[in-house]
Order: sequence, then C-alpha cells, then structure tokens
Amino acid sequence: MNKLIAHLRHRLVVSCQAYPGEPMRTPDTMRRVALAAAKGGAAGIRAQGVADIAAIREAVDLPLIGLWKDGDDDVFITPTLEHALAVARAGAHVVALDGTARPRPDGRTLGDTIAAVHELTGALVMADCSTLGEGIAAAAAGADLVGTTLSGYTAYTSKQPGPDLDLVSQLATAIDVPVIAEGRIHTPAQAAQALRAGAWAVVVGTAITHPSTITGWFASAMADAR
Ligand SMILES: CC(=O)N[C@H](C=O)[C@@H](O)[C@H](O)[C@H](O)COP(=O)(O)O
Repeated sequence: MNKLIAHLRHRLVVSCQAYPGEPMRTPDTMRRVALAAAKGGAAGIRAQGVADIAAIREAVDLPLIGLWKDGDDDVFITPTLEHALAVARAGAHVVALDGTARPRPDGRTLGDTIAAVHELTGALVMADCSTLGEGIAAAAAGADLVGTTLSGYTAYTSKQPGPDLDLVSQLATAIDVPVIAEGRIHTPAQAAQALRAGAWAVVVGTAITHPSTITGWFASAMADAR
C-alpha cells in the first residue's frame, strides 16, 4: 500500500479553507491555521487554491490534499485537468477533484483525468463524490481515495444536518479503495462514528477552521435561549 495512504489510516485530516471575501482568506493565514492543526494532532491537511497549497506545503510536514474551487457550474472542485495539474505542481500530494459523473468543463471523463494526473504528476487522486454509484465508478476509474465530500451538495442528493454516515458505510462495503468521510462532521463523536462506519480517514473543516460559522452556532443557540 502507498505510504501516504497507510499514514492516514484512522486519522484526522483538517481542511483549512477560507471563502472569497472572508477576513482569513490569505495564504499566510491558512498556513498558520494548518500549523495549528498539525500541533493539535492532524495527520494530514486539506487546502484550497494554489497559493494556499504552496504556502502550506512549505511550512507543514504532513500529507497535503489540495483542490482548486473554480466557477459557479455544477462541477467546481478542481473542475478540469489543468486545475488538477496546477494543484499538484503547487505541492499537493493528493489532488482532490470532482468525482461525480457530471460533464466536466474540459470535456474529459473522470477516468481520463485521473490517469493524466497519475501519469503527469505522480500525485494521488481523491474523488469527491455524492452517491454510492459515483464512489463505485470513481474507484473503478482509478481514484486512490473516495470521499463523501459532495453528499448534500449535488442537485440529486439531500443535505442532512450531520454527516452522511450511511454513504460512508455503504461505500466502505462496496469498494476496496479507502473511503474518506468528509462533510458536516462537526463533533469529535461524529468523527469517531465515521471510523466505526468504515472510514479510512476523516476530514473535518468548518468545525475546526471556520470561526465565523462556529461563532454563528454559539450565537444562534444563545438567541434561541433568550
Ligand atoms: C462541498 C464543498 O465545497 N466542500 C469543500 C471541499 O473542500 C469545503 O468547503 C468543506 O469545508 C470541506 O469539504 C470540509 O467539510 P466541512 O467544512 O463540512 O467539515
């Protein structure tokens, strides 16, 4: 088995992302957030955008899953091969990309894209999926990791308040490729449940690295109690 994948087994990956227009959206801030996550015991980092990826790769000695969110179309996570190559060149060990069956802006298939990333960069590929069928197809297309990242974020899946642990367990039973639980994991107990559901590793973003959202959780709970 690949050493990086073995390293991530049953461990926590922290997603360090800020969104357009937000106060923390600078590569130096995300670098510092990633360093803080590493100090807390993260086994890997997930980061968005070539500048953040490059800054984090230089500062943090952990496996780095990179992506590039671009566009308002359905397929926005590392939508084309060009995006994927840029993410790998910026220093990501793993390129996370849209793993659905929806048409990609460059007209390539998922399988072609994965093969080209492997051939041209040597990086691993994480396919961000939203359904069991997509995960099975992504594994067959050569993905090294399959994530539940997009469950609740495609037009044909519904967004539960918590993580989609049913999808984690269905995928873990159906495919040999390691399954990464990602999306709306907001508590340590949910992260542990994801492992029990069969996840190889767990990605947590918002609940660790997005202070505006976390502040909102507290503020609205207090508003309800007033
Ligand atoms: C759907 C989509 O665009 N997900 C993105 C993928 O990188 C990020 O916005 C999420 O923060 C990440 O998946 C981690 O999830 P959560 O922040 O819920 O722990």
